[in-house]
Amino acid sequence: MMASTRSLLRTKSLISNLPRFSSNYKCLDVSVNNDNNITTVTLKRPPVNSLNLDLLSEISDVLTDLKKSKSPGMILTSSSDKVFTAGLDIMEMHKPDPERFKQFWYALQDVWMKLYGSPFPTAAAINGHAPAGGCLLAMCCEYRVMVQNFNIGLNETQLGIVAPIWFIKTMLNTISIRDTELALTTGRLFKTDEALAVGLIDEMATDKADALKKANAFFERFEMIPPIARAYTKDSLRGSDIEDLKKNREKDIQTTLSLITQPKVQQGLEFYLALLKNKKESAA
Ligand SMILES: CCCCCCCCCCC/C=C/C(=O)SCCNC(=O)CCNC(=O)[C@H](O)C(C)(C)COP(=O)(O)OP(=O)(O)OC[C@H]1O[C@@H](n2cnc3c(N)ncnc32)[C@H](O)[C@@H]1OP(=O)(O)O
Repeated sequence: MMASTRSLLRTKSLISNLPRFSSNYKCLDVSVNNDNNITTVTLKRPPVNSLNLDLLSEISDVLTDLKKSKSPGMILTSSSDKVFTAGLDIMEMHKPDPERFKQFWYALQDVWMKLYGSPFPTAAAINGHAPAGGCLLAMCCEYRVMVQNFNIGLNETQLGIVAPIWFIKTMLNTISIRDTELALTTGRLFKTDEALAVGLIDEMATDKADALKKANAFFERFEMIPPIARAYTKDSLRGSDIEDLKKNREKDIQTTLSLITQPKVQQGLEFYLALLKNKKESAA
């Protein structure tokens, strides 16, 4: 195809598919890059972008909008200069109200299914720490660029909890079985350079601007690839994991609720919360 025809087709598809985003997001900034029509979704829930029901619901909504508008791609990043996201909001798991917890877990499942299974390409510009649920969101994306000197990993065992099977499958889709087992059983948080060495991230960046530049460059790889062929291929690789959760969704919610409310697990969470608070006090 001639370059001029390609650019005309691209411009036409940009005009007809311009995504329309709700301006009502409280915990997200959503912007579309005029040069390539890639949407950047910025997590904005200070202080640490912990994933509570509100934030998860907004992420779920934006993913629906992007799919409907046939977006050519999305970058996920953070407004904080040191935390991508601190993972699930521990307050949603500490002494939870059962009905609220079910909604929270359902929203998390929704986000995972939509992000891991999105037909459009996705990249994470990880500009801060990404423990547990933060690592999960990053691994759901197809490409990860991470700013140096931060931590990423599924550290759930450090909190006395267990990463659900669909978290584990997401890591298995990213790094080797051996590295996944070692990382999960020890609750390992990888420094940026260690994450690169093991393949948990794809590129390192010096700062957020560099991470966004590299993440944007990732989408150039798809300029000559028909989106339908891309989407089917991704579905062939990831679809069965998503089907497994769809089939077991209710059971997953019930099991998680009954495990999280066990007194030993609650004690573990309390202890971990106290450690987080003490860290601040001893630093002051
Ligand atoms: C056999 C048992 C089976 C149990 C099965 C249950 C299955 C459930 C599975 C659940 C899977 C869970 C996934 C998760 O994501 S759990 C969350 C894990 N997250 C973490 O471990 C990160 C904790 N946070 C940190 O390490 C640091 O905060 C961080 C490095 C991210 C940033 O450090 P910084 O110094 O910048 O900030 P502070 O530590 O001072 O934090 C600022 C305030 O934010 C609060 N905070 C931090 N993280 C969280 C969080 N995840 N949820 C809620 N609140 C959080 C922190 O306490 C500070 O609050 P205050 O300002 O009030 O002191």
